[in-house]
Amino acid sequence: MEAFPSPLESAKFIAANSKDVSVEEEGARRVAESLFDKASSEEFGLAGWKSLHELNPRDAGEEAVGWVFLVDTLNFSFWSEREEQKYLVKYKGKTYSGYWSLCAAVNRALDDGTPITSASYFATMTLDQVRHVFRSDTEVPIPLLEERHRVLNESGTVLLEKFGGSFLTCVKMSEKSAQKLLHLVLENFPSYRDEAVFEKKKVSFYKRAQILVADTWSVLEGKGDGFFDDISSLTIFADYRIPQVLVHLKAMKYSEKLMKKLREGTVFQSGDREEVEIRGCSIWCCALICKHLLELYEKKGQDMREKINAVLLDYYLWDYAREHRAEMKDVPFHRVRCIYY
Ligand SMILES: Nc1nc2c(c(CN[C@H]3C=C[C@H](O)[C@@H]3O)cn2[C@@H]2O[C@H](COP(=O)(O)O)[C@@H](O)[C@H]2O)c(=O)[nH]1
Repeated sequence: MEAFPSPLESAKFIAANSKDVSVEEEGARRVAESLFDKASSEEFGLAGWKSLHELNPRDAGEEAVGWVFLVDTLNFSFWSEREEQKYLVKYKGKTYSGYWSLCAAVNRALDDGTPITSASYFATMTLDQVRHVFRSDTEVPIPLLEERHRVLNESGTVLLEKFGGSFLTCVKMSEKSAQKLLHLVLENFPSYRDEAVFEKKKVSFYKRAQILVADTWSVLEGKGDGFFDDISSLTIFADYRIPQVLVHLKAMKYSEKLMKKLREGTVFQSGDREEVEIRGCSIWCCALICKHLLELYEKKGQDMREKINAVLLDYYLWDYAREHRAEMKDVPFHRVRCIYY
């Protein structure tokens, strides 16, 4: 079996053999057409990572890269069993939910003088210290607290032992290749190995590893050590929001049987056939949307390969899902408790 299968190849194989999830070619084409004008706007571009999100770092130095590594090490499983009982974090007068509650808790700790982004700190954090840093402003604690403690200690220890405590050192070793950085992360940080077996084949999604490379590219503003010439080789990040928005936009479809399970709030296990099909088809569907978008621009004589890639499409769709929560309430998201997304 391949050491690290390609997420794009995996997605193609899963989509070709999927039973309960289908990629709707016509729907993908329509989504590409609807994004045509947006794709060349500011909000679709790399600068949006900072300008649209007040909790993301403003600067592009070693500290900011360390912030990205810490956050993406913990960037998983924020969904709550009951919508009205959620983990929430108040920060600078605003209340944050989901992924943004993680960022708010990290920034709250830094403001309190806790060096949470420093490897020598999180490598040896105790469970109680993790509980305190990520404390909730509701009765609902952050999901998977013990797992977060474990991955923090594990990742911090590796960062200290192999990269002098600095993720920027790891980035520099990738010599401006997104794929090399992806493989350095997979080889050294076990919690990022987001894989499954489908039809007896090892497949991969590498959601947190790929978003770590993407967020590193974004925080470095695509310049200097973050000037990845192969950034468009990354796929979208198979979380639990992108599938929801793709079904909402009719670019992807679930069987009635699967829809029923999702509506009942079934909790799947990481690696279950339905979960693998949802995640693999999402990656493949977005690869098609990117392809159609580039073709539409090509027909107009514009080569947009520098401006349109799966990373920017993902960021756009993820933000869209956040902003259209109400319209999307009839499309359930799939529930898995795991450290991968
Ligand atoms: N595919 C994809 N999944 C993403 C992100 C992000 C955060 N990135 C933002 C930060 C800077 C950029 O500008 C991005 O806007 C978090 N997640 C995943 O979503 C889920 C949380 O969802 P909710 O419960 O609604 O907050 C959870 O699985 C988390 O891992 C993304 O970008 N793409």
